[in-house]
Amino acid sequence: MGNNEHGIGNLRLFETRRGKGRIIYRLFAASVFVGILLIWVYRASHIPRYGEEGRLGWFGLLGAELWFGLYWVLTQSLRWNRTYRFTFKDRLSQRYENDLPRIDIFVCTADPDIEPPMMVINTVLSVMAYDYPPEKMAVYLSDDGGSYLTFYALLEASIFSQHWVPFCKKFNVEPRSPAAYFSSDSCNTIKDKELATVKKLYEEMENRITTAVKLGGIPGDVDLNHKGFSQWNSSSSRRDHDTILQILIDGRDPNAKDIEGCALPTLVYLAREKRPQYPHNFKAGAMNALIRVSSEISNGQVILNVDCDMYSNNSCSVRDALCFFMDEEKGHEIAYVQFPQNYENITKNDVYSSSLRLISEVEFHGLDGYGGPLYIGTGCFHRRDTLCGMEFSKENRTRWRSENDKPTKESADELETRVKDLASCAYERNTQWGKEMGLRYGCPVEDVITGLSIQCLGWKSVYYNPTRNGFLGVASTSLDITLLQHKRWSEGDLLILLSRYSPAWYGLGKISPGLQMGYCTYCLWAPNSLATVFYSMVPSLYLLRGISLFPQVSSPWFLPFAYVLIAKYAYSLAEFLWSGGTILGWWNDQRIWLFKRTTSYLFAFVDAMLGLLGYSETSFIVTNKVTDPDVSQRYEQEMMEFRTSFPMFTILATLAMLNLISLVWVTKRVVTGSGVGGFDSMALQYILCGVLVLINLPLYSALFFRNDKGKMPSSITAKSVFLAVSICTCSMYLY
Ligand SMILES: O=c1ccn([C@@H]2O[C@H](COP(=O)(O)OP(=O)(O)O[C@H]3O[C@H](CO)[C@@H](O)[C@H](O)[C@H]3O)[C@@H](O)[C@H]2O)c(=O)[nH]1
Ligand SMILES: [Mn+2]
Repeated sequence: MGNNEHGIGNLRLFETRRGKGRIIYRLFAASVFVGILLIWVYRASHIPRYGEEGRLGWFGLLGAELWFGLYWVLTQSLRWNRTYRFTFKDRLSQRYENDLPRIDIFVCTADPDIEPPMMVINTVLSVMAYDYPPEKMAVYLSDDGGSYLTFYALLEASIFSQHWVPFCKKFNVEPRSPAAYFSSDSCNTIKDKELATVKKLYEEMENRITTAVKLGGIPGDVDLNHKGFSQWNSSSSRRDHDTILQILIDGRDPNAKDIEGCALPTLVYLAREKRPQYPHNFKAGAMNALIRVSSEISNGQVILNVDCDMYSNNSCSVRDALCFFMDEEKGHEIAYVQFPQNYENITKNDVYSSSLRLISEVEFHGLDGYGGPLYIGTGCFHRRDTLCGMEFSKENRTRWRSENDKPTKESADELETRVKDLASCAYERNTQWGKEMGLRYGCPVEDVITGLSIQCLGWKSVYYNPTRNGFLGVASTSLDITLLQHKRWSEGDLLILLSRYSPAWYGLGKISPGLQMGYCTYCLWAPNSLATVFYSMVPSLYLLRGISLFPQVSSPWFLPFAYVLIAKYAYSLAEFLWSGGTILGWWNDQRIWLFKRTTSYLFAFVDAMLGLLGYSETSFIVTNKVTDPDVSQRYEQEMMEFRTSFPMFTILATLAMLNLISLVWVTKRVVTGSGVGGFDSMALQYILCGVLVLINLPLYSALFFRNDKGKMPSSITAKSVFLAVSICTCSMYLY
């Protein structure tokens, strides 16, 4: 336990503990590394002579094993030095309750069809109800969808918040997203007529909003009275409209009170200007507009950023984050506090491995030991100054202010008109926005590159993973969406490695070597695909031809292979179980590991290369957060969803078929005694092929046995069978 406490009066606001069992882990890792070295030695010293069979495959395996070994070394940085943080919120209130800084909360949404307005306002309501002085909070909704339905929903939410916020505070409700709360069990513990009232109000609001969404227009005349609606005209469209800025609740207004007469947080709607001829830079552009607009309205010193599906699940998170920033000893070094991304809709065995369990329970704790986690876009508290590009300096300590330092006497209308310009397309021309200021442009993972550039300016970050999750989002519920999302991430991360901000070169001397390695594990996701595709294909094809690429079982060289594989996978299972997963969940995770590497990462790699050559542009495909009822039912039953003729599925199915053909063919020959060049020398290859078939089982059932709508489309079945048979035949007879 860190002994950081220097007696009463100077107690730290947070505590840092090192992970347990580090020595044992390091010894274990060293032994695995010895095994890896021996594998390399074996590969290098047993290369088939020129003209001998298998020479080409051998070189390929040498390359793949060098890659996997080196990559494994990189991943050690995520495990070597795990660090855990704990906060003391009572000390924070004792010392600073009256001087708490202002905080601005940014919620981003981009598309009312795949991010339903009801979901968006639930997130907004959850953050409005934080346990924090409301007069020091401002919530901003950035709507890149420029949708008046979303605006209408927010307007409704602003009215409902007058009931919801005091209700939450009175009954200490958790979580504070109304939808999540009303469907949780904790809701039944309050037997009060206030619950019934607020629930009824919520349902009425939900009804009005969903009807409006269904009709594609706002019903009745009631709210059309609001001046905000006048900003939409017949010529505005999602990609082409003027800035729409509405202060729905003005914290300065003495009449902006909840039903108990207490103040409400400021609430602002912003749809920044969009014009077809101006690149809008996706979420990064939206965030930068928000940073500027909010600086004139509330200018909170701390900024929390959440995606529209990530509601606050813990009303104390703001105070938790401030325990880091306001800590007298270390606080001045910390640029951002990142919470894990957790999800509310994860099934028991997590078929798509969308919980990112190892990342949040292991890897980010590892990064925290070396200077802090990546910024991952949501559930992250920033210092405003660092987001705007301020460099770290020891002398420069933030003076936390509890008042708005830019108080203005303007009316909300005047303020809106004046500030609107900050969200216009032309504003950023010839400025440092997107380069040295704000979130960085030109990268599909604007978050990671921005976090890295902040850390390179000398700042630290902190990973805070409390027992009660700080934020809960919506995990994707079908395979294509998962693979697409990972394509964006891995492509973006690779582009960072190759960019000016490369953690490998630019980061040299700016961030710790451990953190450089940590970043590289993510940046190298995409190139991982090459070694994986090779390994999951070539040994099986050689097996088919009866050519051995691995040591015989009776040879001593077999031992390092066996040790590394068993040790690595046994450890990975143990780690998964410690992190709260199930055995089947681990198995599913291995499958998704393979699927991502052979498709998402491969596509990402190719696209990144094409991009460098100037053939493709960065894009940001927003993740769909709506699920059809029948898809959702299969998701609950943990059945993989194929359904569409998604190009990545062809690769998955072809690889699966190829391994199945090899396995069946070879098994048949072994059984009929027609020999495959001595089983002793083929054992490892046979096992590898067998494991690949086992892990692909859900694919075979989707290809051939399933009858539901989630099965593989027959076009893909036909294509993949044809491809696999052709590849097998060619490799057997032609080469
Ligand atoms: O042009 C855009 C595109 C997206 N978004 C918002 O960005 C957020 C993230 O988009 P989503 O499609 O949900 O992507 P994810 O892959 O789930 O997001 C993760 O990865 C992204 C980077 O790839 C980060 O921006 C996110 O914060 C992080 O949660 C959502 O709230 C969107 O509404 C915008 O505001 N404008
Ligand atoms: Mn998302």
